[in-house]
Amino acid sequence: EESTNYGEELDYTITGIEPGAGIMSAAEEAVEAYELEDWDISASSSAAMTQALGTAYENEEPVIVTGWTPHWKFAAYDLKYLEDPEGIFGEAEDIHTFAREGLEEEKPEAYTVLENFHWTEEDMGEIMMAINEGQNEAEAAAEWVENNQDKVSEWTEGVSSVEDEEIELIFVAWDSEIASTNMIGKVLEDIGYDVTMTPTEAPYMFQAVATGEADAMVAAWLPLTHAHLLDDYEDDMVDLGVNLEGARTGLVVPEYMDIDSIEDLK
Ligand SMILES: C[SH](C)CC(=O)O
Repeated sequence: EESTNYGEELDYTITGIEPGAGIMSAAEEAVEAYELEDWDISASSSAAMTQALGTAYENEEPVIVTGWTPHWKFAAYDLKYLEDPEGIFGEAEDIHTFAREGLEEEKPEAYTVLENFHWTEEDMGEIMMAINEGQNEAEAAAEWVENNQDKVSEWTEGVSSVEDEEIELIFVAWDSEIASTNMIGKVLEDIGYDVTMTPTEAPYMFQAVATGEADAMVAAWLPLTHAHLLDDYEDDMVDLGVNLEGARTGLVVPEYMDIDSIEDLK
Protein backbone atom coordinates (compact mmCIF):
# COMPACT_ATOMS: atom_id res chain seq x y z
CA GLU A 1 0.00 0.00 0.00
CA GLU A 2 1.01 3.62 -0.50
CA SER A 3 3.61 4.67 2.15
CA THR A 4 2.89 7.84 4.10
CA ASN A 5 4.36 10.96 2.49
CA TYR A 6 6.65 12.31 5.23
CA GLY A 7 8.03 15.19 3.18
CA GLU A 8 5.59 17.78 4.45
CA GLU A 9 5.78 16.66 8.09
CA LEU A 10 9.60 16.76 7.93
CA ASP A 11 9.80 19.91 5.85
CA TYR A 12 11.65 17.69 3.37
CA THR A 13 14.67 17.58 5.72
CA ILE A 14 16.95 14.68 6.59
CA THR A 15 18.81 15.30 9.88
CA GLY A 16 22.55 15.01 9.19
CA ILE A 17 25.74 15.40 11.18
CA GLU A 18 29.00 17.35 10.63
CA PRO A 19 29.34 18.66 7.06
CA GLY A 20 32.72 16.95 6.41
CA ALA A 21 31.50 13.43 7.26
CA GLY A 22 31.46 10.87 4.46
CA ILE A 23 27.89 9.92 5.30
CA MET A 24 26.85 13.46 4.39
CA SER A 25 28.33 13.15 0.89
CA ALA A 26 26.59 9.78 0.55
CA ALA A 27 23.28 11.32 1.66
CA GLU A 28 23.66 14.13 -0.90
CA GLU A 29 24.38 11.47 -3.54
CA ALA A 30 21.25 9.56 -2.47
CA VAL A 31 19.09 12.70 -2.86
CA GLU A 32 20.41 12.95 -6.44
CA ALA A 33 20.23 9.25 -7.29
CA TYR A 34 16.68 8.79 -5.98
CA GLU A 35 15.58 12.15 -7.49
CA LEU A 36 14.42 13.51 -4.12
CA GLU A 37 14.28 17.03 -5.56
CA ASP A 38 12.55 18.66 -2.58
CA TRP A 39 14.70 17.05 0.12
CA ASP A 40 17.70 18.57 1.93
CA ILE A 41 20.25 17.19 4.37
CA SER A 42 20.58 19.49 7.40
CA ALA A 43 24.21 19.63 8.60
CA SER A 44 24.80 19.99 12.32
CA SER A 45 26.74 17.57 14.54
CA SER A 46 26.52 13.96 15.69
CA ALA A 47 25.34 15.17 19.10
CA ALA A 48 22.63 17.37 17.55
CA MET A 49 21.53 14.47 15.34
CA THR A 50 21.15 12.06 18.30
CA GLN A 51 19.34 14.81 20.25
CA ALA A 52 16.86 15.33 17.40
CA LEU A 53 16.41 11.56 17.04
CA GLY A 54 15.74 11.12 20.76
CA THR A 55 13.21 13.97 20.91
CA ALA A 56 11.31 12.73 17.85
CA TYR A 57 11.35 9.16 19.14
CA GLU A 58 10.01 10.14 22.57
CA ASN A 59 7.14 11.96 20.85
CA GLU A 60 6.71 9.17 18.27
CA GLU A 61 7.18 11.76 15.55
CA PRO A 62 8.75 11.08 12.14
CA VAL A 63 12.50 11.69 11.75
CA ILE A 64 15.11 10.57 9.21
CA VAL A 65 18.79 10.68 10.23
CA THR A 66 22.13 9.87 8.64
CA GLY A 67 22.83 6.83 10.80
CA TRP A 68 25.59 4.28 11.27
CA THR A 69 26.47 1.02 13.03
CA PRO A 70 28.09 0.56 15.52
CA HIS A 71 26.07 3.13 17.40
CA TRP A 72 24.20 3.08 20.75
CA LYS A 73 21.03 4.42 19.08
CA PHE A 74 20.10 0.91 17.88
CA ALA A 75 20.20 -0.36 21.47
CA ALA A 76 18.27 2.64 22.79
CA TYR A 77 15.57 2.88 20.10
CA ASP A 78 13.70 0.56 17.72
CA LEU A 79 15.18 1.77 14.40
CA LYS A 80 15.61 0.53 10.83
CA TYR A 81 17.81 1.41 7.85
CA LEU A 82 15.89 2.53 4.79
CA GLU A 83 16.52 0.11 1.93
CA ASP A 84 19.02 1.54 -0.55
CA PRO A 85 18.41 -0.32 -3.83
CA GLU A 86 20.93 1.94 -5.64
CA GLY A 87 23.62 0.91 -3.12
CA ILE A 88 24.63 4.53 -2.47
CA PHE A 89 25.66 3.77 1.14
CA GLY A 90 27.40 0.54 0.13
CA GLU A 91 27.33 -2.73 2.01
CA ALA A 92 29.32 -3.53 5.14
CA GLU A 93 32.11 -1.13 5.96
CA ASP A 94 35.33 -1.81 7.86
CA ILE A 95 36.95 0.71 10.17
CA HIS A 96 40.70 0.99 9.50
CA THR A 97 43.63 2.24 11.57
CA PHE A 98 46.07 4.58 9.82
CA ALA A 99 49.46 5.80 11.02
CA ARG A 100 51.76 8.51 9.76
CA GLU A 101 54.83 7.52 7.80
CA GLY A 102 57.80 7.02 10.12
CA LEU A 103 55.78 5.89 13.12
CA GLU A 104 56.99 2.29 12.87
CA GLU A 105 60.64 3.38 13.07
CA GLU A 106 60.17 6.15 15.62
CA LYS A 107 57.55 4.63 17.96
CA PRO A 108 57.62 0.85 17.31
CA GLU A 109 55.72 0.02 20.52
CA ALA A 110 52.79 2.27 19.61
CA TYR A 111 52.89 1.07 16.00
CA THR A 112 52.66 -2.58 17.09
CA VAL A 113 49.70 -1.97 19.44
CA LEU A 114 47.87 0.04 16.77
CA GLU A 115 48.54 -2.64 14.16
CA ASN A 116 47.26 -5.37 16.51
CA PHE A 117 44.18 -3.42 17.56
CA HIS A 118 41.01 -5.30 16.50
CA TRP A 119 37.67 -5.54 18.30
CA THR A 120 33.97 -6.00 17.71
CA GLU A 121 30.75 -3.98 17.53
CA GLU A 122 29.84 -5.41 20.96
CA ASP A 123 33.14 -4.24 22.48
CA MET A 124 32.72 -0.72 21.10
CA GLY A 125 29.03 -0.75 22.06
CA GLU A 126 29.82 -1.34 25.75
CA ILE A 127 31.86 1.86 25.90
CA MET A 128 29.36 3.86 23.79
CA MET A 129 26.46 2.79 26.01
CA ALA A 130 28.36 3.66 29.21
CA ILE A 131 29.15 7.12 27.81
CA ASN A 132 25.55 7.58 26.61
CA GLU A 133 24.37 6.72 30.13
CA GLY A 134 26.50 9.56 31.47
CA GLN A 135 29.87 8.00 32.29
CA ASN A 136 32.94 10.10 31.55
CA GLU A 137 34.49 9.06 28.20
CA ALA A 138 37.95 8.31 29.61
CA GLU A 139 36.50 6.42 32.60
CA ALA A 140 34.23 4.32 30.37
CA ALA A 141 37.23 3.45 28.19
CA ALA A 142 39.44 2.67 31.20
CA GLU A 143 36.76 0.41 32.68
CA TRP A 144 36.47 -1.51 29.41
CA VAL A 145 40.26 -1.91 29.20
CA GLU A 146 40.37 -3.16 32.79
CA ASN A 147 37.55 -5.66 32.15
CA ASN A 148 39.01 -6.90 28.86
CA GLN A 149 42.67 -7.51 29.63
CA ASP A 150 42.50 -10.82 27.76
CA LYS A 151 41.74 -8.99 24.51
CA VAL A 152 44.04 -6.03 25.23
CA SER A 153 46.99 -8.31 26.05
CA GLU A 154 46.69 -9.81 22.56
CA TRP A 155 47.49 -6.32 21.25
CA THR A 156 50.29 -5.55 23.70
CA GLU A 157 51.93 -9.00 23.97
CA GLY A 158 55.70 -8.65 23.63
CA VAL A 159 55.50 -4.84 23.51
CA SER A 160 57.88 -3.21 26.00
CA SER A 161 56.73 -0.20 27.99
CA VAL A 162 58.03 3.27 27.12
CA GLU A 163 59.06 6.34 29.12
CA ASP A 164 58.82 10.05 28.34
CA GLU A 165 57.25 9.44 24.94
CA GLU A 166 54.24 11.21 23.49
CA ILE A 167 51.68 10.07 20.96
CA GLU A 168 48.92 12.07 19.31
CA LEU A 169 45.75 10.33 18.17
CA ILE A 170 43.38 12.32 15.98
CA PHE A 171 39.66 11.53 15.61
CA VAL A 172 36.21 12.90 14.82
CA ALA A 173 33.67 13.17 17.66
CA TRP A 174 31.39 10.45 16.30
CA ASP A 175 30.17 8.36 19.22
CA SER A 176 31.89 5.30 17.72
CA GLU A 177 35.27 7.05 17.42
CA ILE A 178 35.03 8.72 20.82
CA ALA A 179 34.81 5.16 22.19
CA SER A 180 37.60 3.62 20.10
CA THR A 181 40.03 6.52 20.41
CA ASN A 182 39.63 6.82 24.19
CA MET A 183 40.03 3.06 24.54
CA ILE A 184 43.18 2.65 22.43
CA GLY A 185 44.51 5.86 24.00
CA LYS A 186 44.17 4.25 27.42
CA VAL A 187 45.98 1.11 26.22
CA LEU A 188 48.85 3.27 24.90
CA GLU A 189 48.87 5.24 28.15
CA ASP A 190 49.14 1.97 30.10
CA ILE A 191 52.35 1.10 28.26
CA GLY A 192 53.76 4.49 29.17
CA TYR A 193 52.85 7.02 26.44
CA ASP A 194 51.72 10.52 27.21
CA VAL A 195 48.63 10.42 24.96
CA THR A 196 46.96 13.42 23.33
CA MET A 197 43.58 12.88 21.62
CA THR A 198 42.68 15.67 19.19
CA PRO A 199 39.08 15.98 17.91
CA THR A 200 38.63 17.45 14.42
CA GLU A 201 36.53 17.01 11.25
CA ALA A 202 37.01 14.06 8.87
CA PRO A 203 39.01 15.82 6.12
CA TYR A 204 41.46 17.29 8.65
CA MET A 205 41.83 13.94 10.42
CA PHE A 206 43.18 12.33 7.23
CA GLN A 207 45.29 15.40 6.43
CA ALA A 208 46.87 15.43 9.91
CA VAL A 209 48.02 11.80 9.64
CA ALA A 210 49.18 12.24 6.04
CA THR A 211 51.26 15.31 6.93
CA GLY A 212 52.60 13.71 10.12
CA GLU A 213 50.95 16.36 12.32
CA ALA A 214 49.25 13.49 14.17
CA ASP A 215 50.65 10.01 14.77
CA ALA A 216 47.58 7.86 14.09
CA MET A 217 43.81 7.50 13.88
CA VAL A 218 41.46 4.53 14.29
CA ALA A 219 38.56 6.11 12.39
CA ALA A 220 38.78 5.45 8.63
CA TRP A 221 35.50 4.02 7.27
CA LEU A 222 36.20 2.03 4.10
CA PRO A 223 35.81 1.07 1.32
CA LEU A 224 33.12 3.66 0.64
CA THR A 225 32.43 6.24 3.36
CA HIS A 226 35.93 7.77 3.39
CA ALA A 227 37.01 6.70 -0.10
CA HIS A 228 37.07 10.32 -1.30
CA LEU A 229 39.38 11.30 1.56
CA LEU A 230 41.63 8.30 1.07
CA ASP A 231 42.06 9.27 -2.61
CA ASP A 232 43.69 12.51 -1.48
CA TYR A 233 45.91 11.13 1.25
CA GLU A 234 46.46 7.38 0.99
CA ASP A 235 49.96 7.63 -0.51
CA ASP A 236 51.17 9.54 2.55
CA MET A 237 49.77 7.29 5.27
CA VAL A 238 50.26 3.70 6.43
CA ASP A 239 47.16 1.49 6.55
CA LEU A 240 47.50 -0.69 9.66
CA GLY A 241 44.44 -2.70 8.68
CA VAL A 242 40.93 -3.25 9.98
CA ASN A 243 40.13 -2.64 13.66
CA LEU A 244 36.38 -3.36 13.35
CA GLU A 245 34.39 -5.29 10.75
CA GLY A 246 30.69 -5.08 9.96
CA ALA A 247 30.14 -1.33 10.25
CA ARG A 248 27.45 0.27 8.12
CA THR A 249 26.00 3.68 7.20
CA GLY A 250 22.66 4.75 5.74
CA LEU A 251 19.42 6.63 6.31
CA VAL A 252 17.82 5.49 9.56
CA VAL A 253 14.24 5.92 10.80
CA PRO A 254 12.21 4.71 13.81
CA GLU A 255 10.40 1.40 13.17
CA TYR A 256 7.07 3.19 13.74
CA MET A 257 7.45 5.09 10.45
CA ASP A 258 5.46 3.62 7.58
CA ILE A 259 8.36 3.70 5.12
CA ASP A 260 10.91 1.03 4.09
CA SER A 261 13.05 2.41 1.29
CA ILE A 262 14.77 5.64 0.32
CA GLU A 263 12.68 5.35 -2.85
CA ASP A 264 9.53 5.94 -0.74
CA LEU A 265 10.69 9.52 -0.05
CA LYS A 266 10.09 10.50 -3.66
C1 LIG B 1 29.39 9.17 10.62
S1 LIG B 1 30.29 7.73 10.01
C2 LIG B 1 30.97 7.22 11.53
C3 LIG B 1 31.79 8.36 9.24
C4 LIG B 1 31.52 9.41 8.23
O1 LIG B 1 30.36 9.57 7.84
O2 LIG B 1 32.47 10.09 7.77
